[in-house]
Amino acid sequence: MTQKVDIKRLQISTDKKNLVDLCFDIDEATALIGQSGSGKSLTLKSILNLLPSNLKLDFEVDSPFELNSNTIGFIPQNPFTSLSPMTKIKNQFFCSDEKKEHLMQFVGLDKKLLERFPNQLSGGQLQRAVIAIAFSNDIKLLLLDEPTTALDEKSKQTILNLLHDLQKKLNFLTLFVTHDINSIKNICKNIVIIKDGKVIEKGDTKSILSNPKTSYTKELINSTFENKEFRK
Ligand SMILES: Nc1ncnc2c1ncn2[C@@H]1O[C@H](COP(=O)(O)OP(=O)(O)OP(=O)(O)O)[C@@H](O)[C@H]1O
Repeated sequence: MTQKVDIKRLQISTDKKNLVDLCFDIDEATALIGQSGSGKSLTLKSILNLLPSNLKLDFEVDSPFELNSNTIGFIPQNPFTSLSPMTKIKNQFFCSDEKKEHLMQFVGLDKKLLERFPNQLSGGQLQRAVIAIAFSNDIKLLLLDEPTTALDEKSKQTILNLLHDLQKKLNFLTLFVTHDINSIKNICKNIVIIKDGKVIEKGDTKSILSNPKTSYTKELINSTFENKEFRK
């Protein structure tokens, strides 16, 4: 497994106030969890170097690889808007035809779908294609921004199972951003809970779920997750 990415300081501010001030590791698969407005998207945008220009970033990171578009794959929330609508799926990859076909097979899609335009795929198929495209490069880090929110329950499970499978077969780190603890319990080994741009709790998934330290974490767990298997 690739060594961890150690985010020593990630501070985002406007000229009037601090929005985010975090310190955490991306170790194997890590979930970043918080309610709306807690700073999840801004954190991802900082790592992707896509922060809006009105915001100031102070970022200190210790990473075993350079963080750039060749090493990072990004899966956004909505597969319907994340691909170019007028471009066939096959032309949205950045790799050889042979690798495209291999990646499509890897995510469980028929290679014939390479010839289609995005609007000719279902939501679940499209998100699988987006994941395949993210692996065009030999990525070291996969960032996921609520990747199942726009999908129905069955497609959601397919995508979560696929991610679990990919982690077992390929060597990459994962940062999974969500407000839904339930969706990451089988995928992420670690959880970082954030509130108002600050880490309020972090640790391994099992202990956070079985023994949450703050009422905010308890609320997040209770709102999304019947975690009977962790509550003895
Ligand atoms: N460009 C910006 N300028 C000023 N403030 C911003 C900007 N973008 C986001 N914010 C503020 O920063 C805070 C964190 O926003 P962010 O989008 O990271 O939240 P989030 O946790 O991703 O929320 P959600 O789950 O609703 O997407 C919010 O208070 C938001 O209003």
